[in-house]
Amino acid sequence: MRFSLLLRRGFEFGEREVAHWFPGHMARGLKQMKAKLKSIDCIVEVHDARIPFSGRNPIFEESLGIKPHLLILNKMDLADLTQEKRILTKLKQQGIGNVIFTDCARDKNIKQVVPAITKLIGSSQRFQRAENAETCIMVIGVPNVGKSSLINALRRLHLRKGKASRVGGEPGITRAVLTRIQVSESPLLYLFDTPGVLSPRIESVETGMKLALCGTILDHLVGEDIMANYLLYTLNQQQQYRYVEHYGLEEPCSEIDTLLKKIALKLGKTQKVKAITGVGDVNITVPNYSAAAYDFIRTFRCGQLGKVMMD
Ligand SMILES: Nc1nc2c(ncn2[C@@H]2O[C@H](COP(=O)(O)OP(=O)(O)OP(=O)(O)O)[C@@H](O)[C@H]2O)c(=O)[nH]1
Repeated sequence: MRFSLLLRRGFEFGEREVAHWFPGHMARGLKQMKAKLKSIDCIVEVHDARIPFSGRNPIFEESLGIKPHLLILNKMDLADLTQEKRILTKLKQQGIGNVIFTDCARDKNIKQVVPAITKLIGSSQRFQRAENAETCIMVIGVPNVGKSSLINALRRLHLRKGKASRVGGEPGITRAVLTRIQVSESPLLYLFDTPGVLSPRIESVETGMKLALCGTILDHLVGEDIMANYLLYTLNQQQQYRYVEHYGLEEPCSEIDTLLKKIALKLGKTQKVKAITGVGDVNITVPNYSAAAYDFIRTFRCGQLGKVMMD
């Protein structure tokens, strides 16, 4: 594709506050998890592969980090993994050596999970649980990263069983109190599903924006307009121009209003508004920017605008 695009130097976040981006039940989750820790042999942390470093909760490491730990970077189908080596090296430097990329929607790499858990537990001391034949794991992570989908994928694979955990497109679906679910017969493996929901760590507005684009924070709390703007900025920075083809544009653009106007017109998302003029009121048709922003974000989340790596 040949074109001239003026890339933005940086992204202007304005005076945004990130403190209120989580529902209250998440703060309670950690307390319940800590109470269950005694009966857990291994912690399986699920996170979004597009943000391997952003948004994971550090309190988790401080409070639950004494147990063997496996990091599942899920939604690999949506992530640009050409930099996999860099990611693994950096995670290792942070002390995270056990990492598996998965796609729970298509059962990719799910086979590696139980053997990795067994190996991890085998090489660790099982403090109070040495006499127990069964293994208990806890699946944790920030909202909407695919914890329930992982549990269901494990059950499909090892038990040929259907869904035990509800899967949802919005963050915060899994709220029920701790449930014990069998995931494998041999080795005998159980897991605790909820309340493994942790509030993500948002150290900056930019991290918040990444988390929101990955569907971890409810859109309306952040604002779809700025999310769409940040998405365009990210896609352009990464030279990921699938949106041009998807929306039938002539070339990439760096201005969000220009893009949203084109999307709105393309999709027929317009609205009539009354304009007061010197000669009386007239109805004019204007692009529905919100509807266009919503479509842009949703299309990105389905993977139709290409794979990205936001960290
Ligand atoms: N593309 C893709 N989508 C996935 C994958 N895994 C899960 N999803 C989708 O991501 C959304 C969230 O999945 P859940 O399994 O409900 O996530 P969760 O972490 O249990 O969510 P909470 O209950 O909110 O904490 C759903 O729409 C799933 O279909 C994956 O590997 N790839």
